[in-house]
Amino acid sequence: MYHSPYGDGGETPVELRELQAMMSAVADVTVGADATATATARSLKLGGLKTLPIEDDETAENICHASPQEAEDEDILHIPVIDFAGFSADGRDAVGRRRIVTQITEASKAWGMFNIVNHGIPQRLLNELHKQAHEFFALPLDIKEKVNLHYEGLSASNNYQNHGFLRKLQPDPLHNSWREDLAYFSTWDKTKTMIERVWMDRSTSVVESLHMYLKSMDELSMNLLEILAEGLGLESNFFSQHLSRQDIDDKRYYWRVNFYPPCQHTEGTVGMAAHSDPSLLTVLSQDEVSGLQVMKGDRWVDVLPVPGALVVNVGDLLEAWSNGTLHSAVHRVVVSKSEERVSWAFLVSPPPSVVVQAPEQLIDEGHPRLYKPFLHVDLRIVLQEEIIAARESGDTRKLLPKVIFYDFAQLNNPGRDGIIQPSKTGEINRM
Ligand SMILES: O=C(O)CCC(=O)C(=O)O
Ligand SMILES: [Fe+2]
Repeated sequence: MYHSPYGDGGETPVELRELQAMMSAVADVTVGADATATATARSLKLGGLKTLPIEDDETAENICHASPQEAEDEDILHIPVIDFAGFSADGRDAVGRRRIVTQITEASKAWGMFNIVNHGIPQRLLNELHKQAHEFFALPLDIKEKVNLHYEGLSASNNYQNHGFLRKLQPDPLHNSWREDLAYFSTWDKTKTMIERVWMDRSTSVVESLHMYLKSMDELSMNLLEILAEGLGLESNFFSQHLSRQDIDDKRYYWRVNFYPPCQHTEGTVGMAAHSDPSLLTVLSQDEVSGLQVMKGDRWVDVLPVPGALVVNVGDLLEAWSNGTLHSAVHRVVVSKSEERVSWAFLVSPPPSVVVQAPEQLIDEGHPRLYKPFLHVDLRIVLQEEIIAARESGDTRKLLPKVIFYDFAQLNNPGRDGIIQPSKTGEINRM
């Protein structure tokens, strides 16, 4: 079983296969871009790649392993901190809502990442989750691996994993990740079963806090998607309609808790290699230990912990869906010599059968269509395939999801026909 560090996939091979049958029902979406628009799109997109120089091996290598670039004192950059206090989902406080819509949209364009404070998720709950994460990662390996028992044969998600260092295995040269994580993509009943298996008679409080966490994150992320749709001038449910407001018990959530032990050999080591998230959005609760960095222009900027804040970042899907208006943040985690670090990531993704197609409102002469419409499931499949291929060939550049994403989604990519050609079942079986 292979796991990418990027929050990829989550669908099982079987589920993917089942989805192929559904695909034909939506396979009649056309691209609809002329050659001129295509050429412009390519140059725009390549322009946009300035922050992610994939052509140059050495630079790509630096993205993964360079130590953080120190900012000049007078020139320290910070991601925006946005106060959510005036937000009302029902539009009662129209002025407060407008301010938040503007600030979040601007931050998502400029940074693809921002902090929110006064988001309504109790600090007590977040503290409890962080404490439980530390307790989990302190458990003996064989107990932690009980997470995996039930899910043998699944792909990237639904597992506990360490990246080799715990067992003194050969370090994974592609990730060089100094990290353990527990990544889950599942329905609540399966999640609960997993918790009961691992925590046994101490599971009640974990079940409670995780249930509350998923519920709160679900609501918050729906609100964020509505805010962003509004900020883009779209119907507020443009994105959120694809993520139904059904009961938590019937939904599948993708969350990941990351644990970064202290690392003496920080040189050439990262906790999590540079990547963008292939989600719509990710909501992250980091603890008070720093380590997260986001790429702004050509430099890494520390995302320092802000008390009570949640970090939100735009993922690749939202970049494509917004025709490149919103920016999917490239980020990474550097390691600490002395402190343990924990983060909880909640990745928001639409169902696999959703077609990601930028709306006409975001396309005009100055802003031609940049991406082919594609099925979410196809991007997932391609990510898995490319990551496996990169691993086999030793080409670490391919591990950057944005690179894969551009390769997959850009309009004039000669290698792929967008959503029209779902991958073959045989290829899916390779996972
Ligand atoms: O640990 C962090 O701060 C970032 C984690 C992350 O980027 C992820 O889980 O995708
Ligand atoms: Fe991430």
